Parts: sequence; C-alpha cells; structure tokens
Amino acid sequence: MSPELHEDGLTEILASVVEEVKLSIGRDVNGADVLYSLLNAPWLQSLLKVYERLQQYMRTSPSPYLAYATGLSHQVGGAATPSPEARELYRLLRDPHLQAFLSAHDTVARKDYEPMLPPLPDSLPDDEEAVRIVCLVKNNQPLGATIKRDELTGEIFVARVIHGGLADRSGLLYAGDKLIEVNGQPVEGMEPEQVIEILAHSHGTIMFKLVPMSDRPVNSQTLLYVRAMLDYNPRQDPAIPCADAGMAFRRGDVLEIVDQTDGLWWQARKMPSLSACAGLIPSAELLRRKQRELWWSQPFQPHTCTTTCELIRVRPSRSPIPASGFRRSMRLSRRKSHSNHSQSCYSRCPSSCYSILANPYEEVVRHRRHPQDKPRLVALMGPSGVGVNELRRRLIAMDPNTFQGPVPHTTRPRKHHEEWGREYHFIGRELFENMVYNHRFLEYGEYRGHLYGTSINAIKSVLDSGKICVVDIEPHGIRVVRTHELRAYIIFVKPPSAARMKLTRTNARITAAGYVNRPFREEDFQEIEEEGARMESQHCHFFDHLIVNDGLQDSCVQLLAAVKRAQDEPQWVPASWLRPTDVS
Ligand SMILES: Nc1ncnc2c1ncn2[C@@H]1O[C@H](COP(=O)(O)OP(=O)(O)OP(=O)(O)O)[C@@H](O)[C@H]1O
Repeated sequence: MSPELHEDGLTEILASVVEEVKLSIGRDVNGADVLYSLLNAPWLQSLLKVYERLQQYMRTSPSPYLAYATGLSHQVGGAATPSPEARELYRLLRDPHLQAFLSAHDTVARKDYEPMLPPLPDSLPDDEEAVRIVCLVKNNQPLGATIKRDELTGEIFVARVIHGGLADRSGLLYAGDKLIEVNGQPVEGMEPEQVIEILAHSHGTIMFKLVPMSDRPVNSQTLLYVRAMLDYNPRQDPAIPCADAGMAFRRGDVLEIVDQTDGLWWQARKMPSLSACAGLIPSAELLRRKQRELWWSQPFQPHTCTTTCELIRVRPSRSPIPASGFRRSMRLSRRKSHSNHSQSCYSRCPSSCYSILANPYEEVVRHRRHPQDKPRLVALMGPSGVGVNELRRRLIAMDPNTFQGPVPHTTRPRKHHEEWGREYHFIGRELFENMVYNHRFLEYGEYRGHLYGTSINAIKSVLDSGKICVVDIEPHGIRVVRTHELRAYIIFVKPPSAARMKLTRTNARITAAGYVNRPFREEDFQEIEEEGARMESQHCHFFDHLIVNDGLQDSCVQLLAAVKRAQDEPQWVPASWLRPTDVS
C-alpha cells in the first residue's frame, strides 16, 4: 500500500471493508469471521488513526516555532507592571491545558522523547530481583488470568493468561510472573482465593508489583480446530482451576484451540467466534484420564461435567412388524435391517461413552470441495416414519441427472423384466455372505429367505459417475459413511411435535414390506417424536445439518439447499479425510 494512496480516509476504507466482511459472515464465507474480528480490533483501528495522523504530519512537515515555548509564558508573567491584557494573557497561559500543550510542543521541538529515569542506587545487591510495576485498567471484563500458590514457598504466581483477555492484550502479564503486591497489598503467603478477592473488589486501575519470569516461552502454537464429541460445563467441574475462566461447549461445537501450553487445560474459542477472549477447557489428555478413572470405578457413573449420551432403552417394536423386509420402494426397512458393524459397539451406552471420552475432540478443517472432486455422499438419518425415504425419493425425482440412490445387491433370482445392475446386483448367497464378512455393506437384511443389502461399492460407483449419491442411514451407519472414502454429509431429519405430525400426516401411511400398510396412529407420532429426540441427543455431534420435516414442500426446499451447500461451500470436515496417508 503506497502512503500517498490512502493518506486520507484509511479508516473509512477499513470501515467499508469491515462492512463487506460482515456480509460475508452471513454468507458463511470461509475465514470471514476471523478477518472480521481482526479488522474490528480496537488496536488496529487505533494504529490506523495514528498512521493517518503521521501521514498528515509528513505532508505538512511542521517545524517548531520556538525551541522553548514554555519560557515565553514565564516571560509574560515576569513583566514588572503588567497591563490588563498581559495579566489576562498570563492567566490564560497558566491554564493547565495550555501548560501541557506548551510542554508537549517543547518536547517535540527538542526531540527529547526518552523518559527520565532516576539513577540506580549504588548499593544495589547483585542478586536483587528486577521488580516490575504493572497497571491495568479494569473495565467490565474479567482480568483474564489465573493464579497459583507455590505450596513450599507460599509465593503467588500467575498460572496462566487467557488468550485475548485483558491481561493478554496488555502484554504486561505472563504465566510464571511472581506477584509481590496487588494494589499495594503484599500477597506472599496469601491463599489464591484471598488474592482473587482483592482483584474482584478492585475497580478502575489495578496495580501489580511483580517479578517477571526470566525465560518467557516463545508462543509458537499453531491453531488447531476440533469438533467436540461431548458436552462440557465448567460450572459442574470441580477440577477446573477457575470456573469463571472456563468455557462451556456442546457436542458438535467446533472449537479453535488457541493454547495448549498446559497439558491439562487448553484455551479455546467457539467457532464462529467474534469474541477475542478464549476460555479454559479440559485437554483431550485430561478427558482421557477421566475416562480411565471411570473405567476403574465401575459400574459406570456418568460424570456430571461431561455428558455423552443417555442410557438407551430397548424400544418395543411396533406390531405387527416383519422380522426383516422392504418398503414398496424396495429399500431395506430401517426398522429391521442389520449393519456391518456390531450394534453393541455403537449404541450401548457405556462402551460408546468410553470411546467418546477416548477421543473427546475430533480434529477438523474447513474444506471446500474442489469442483473436480467426486461429489459428497448425502446421508439422511431420522427416526423411522419421520419421512426420510419420502424426502430422499423426492430429491432424486426432482433431478435424476444429479441425484441417485445406490443399486442394492440381492441373492433372489432375477425376474424376466429386471436387468443386472439396474434394479439389483444379483449375486449368490456365498458371495453375499463374503461381502458381509468383509464389511462391504452399509446395511443388509433378509426377506422371505433372500438377502438384500446396500454395498459401499454401489455408493462409490454412483459417486464415481459424478452424481450425488443419496442414502438413508441408521445411527450405526454413521461410522460407515463418515470416512475418507465416502465423506458423507449427514442430514438429520427431525420430526416436528407429535401434535404437528397429527395435523400434517393425515394422508400418510406406515408401510413395510407388505406386512404393514396403515394410517399413522396417535402413539406412532409420540414414538417418532421420542425416538427423534433420543437420536438427536446421542448423535448430534455428527450432524452437518438438521431439517425439521414439518411441511413436506418446505422440507424439500431446505434439503435441496443443504445438499447444494454441502457440495459447493466450505464445511468443517474431519482432518483425517484430507490426509493423503490416512485411508479409512
Ligand atoms: N412432511 C410430511 N408431511 C406429510 N406426510 C409426510 C411428510 N413426510 C413424510 N410423509 C409421509 O409419511 C409416511 C412415512 O414416510 P417415509 O416412508 O418416508 O418414512 P421413513 O422415515 O422413511 O420411515 P421408515 O424407514 O420406517 O419407512 C409416508 O406416507 C410419507 O409420504
């Protein structure tokens, strides 16, 4: 940027850029929120104002009129018989503002900018610790630092400085600094709570006398983004060093980890974040430790500060429901199909809680699919009866050149009008079972003595053809589709309230494999609502998008928009998907 170009109005240009970036946040443009908070930072605004003033100054290149203007004011006062005008002038010149102004003029004229320091006393011992006085002006914000006590010496230290908080932005307080006094009160020997009490009751300026730590660590942290796999509430965590500095988060939240210096307590911000100040969260290692403690303290007791999922009740199946079967659409009934993963490893609470605590944060990156990349798989999930299949069917019917479902495999004999690979891939039972054994099915089931299944290869071949493959999945299918290979965009189809369903599902029917074909009953709506809430509470951290299937038309519009966004706009995806060595 050349100085001549923006010497005037740089702040105005910045203001219009900030406005533009703000609009980009609304459009969910990658990095817009980070840029917005940077451009909006008061320090940057102030720096630009200083820059503008300097530019103006350089243009006019003023030179001081006098080297010592203050002396002139003294001369006026020294006149022997001052006239009334001289007296008035003297009174004006003695005004503190004018005195300060003249003094500033003289400082500039003499280019005497260095502060005057008192000489060091001769009798200073060699091992004297350098003491620093730090004054911070406290506004409504917390100080943004925690303290700790050395139990052996009773000395009080700054334990950590919260990223982006008041202390951090001052650049004057560091983790490891030893506090000697706070507002004139010696703190050595005090309990940390007593020091916090002094700080809490301080208003305006807080003065710290401290011994700076000798070796300040160089902050070379790289930012890390993670998706939380559990809920966390610092208010319910007795282990947190300072609950006020803690940050609550929910499963599925994307967190920016700004500081991992402490192996147990990280500092993080929630994305998209406009707030500059970070909060404390337990590190992955700390959560794993909690998991080990839980493991040893069987029976399983959910920890109150971190919650993963509720215990699952085995739902009594709707009657009459076939042992396995197919809808008229010839897809596997979601009520009775199997998955290629053992159900117990994913949906029985203790084991899945443990596995979540073993990997409490999933590393994610913001990624936009390259137009030449294969499309992302779209996986719809929702409680049975909510309308997942209806939405999927309508989406494909809307644009069959863009959307397609995978062709299922079956062991039943081909009918005369059927073509291999069009209605089904017709294969022998042995091969089918071999594919089951090798986990090649997203789901499979048996109907009237024949096996049917949706294979991963069938999904891949739709994606390879450049079409967007649309499937519906059960919770146990999440693991199968959330891979480097399929990169599924998971949409949760949430039921509206039972009362709304009763109004909107007057013509809807429950159908399954010819066994069931009847209108919905009151208890069905209740069951769908409950099942939806249960699914959401257990798996929400894997949902990329959520649609409440109230009005069918509106849901279709939302679905189309979400699918388009999934393909064209940047999304948070697991970092492992983009690592070339990681093949899942
Ligand atoms: N928003 C809606 N408004 C009215 N009717 C709907 C709506 N969504 C779906 N339906 C109807 O509800 C019935 C059940 O839908 P669908 O078969 O898609 O359920 P599903 O979620 O796939 O359940 P399952 O897997 O058990 O078959 C169908 O008759 C469908 O037309």
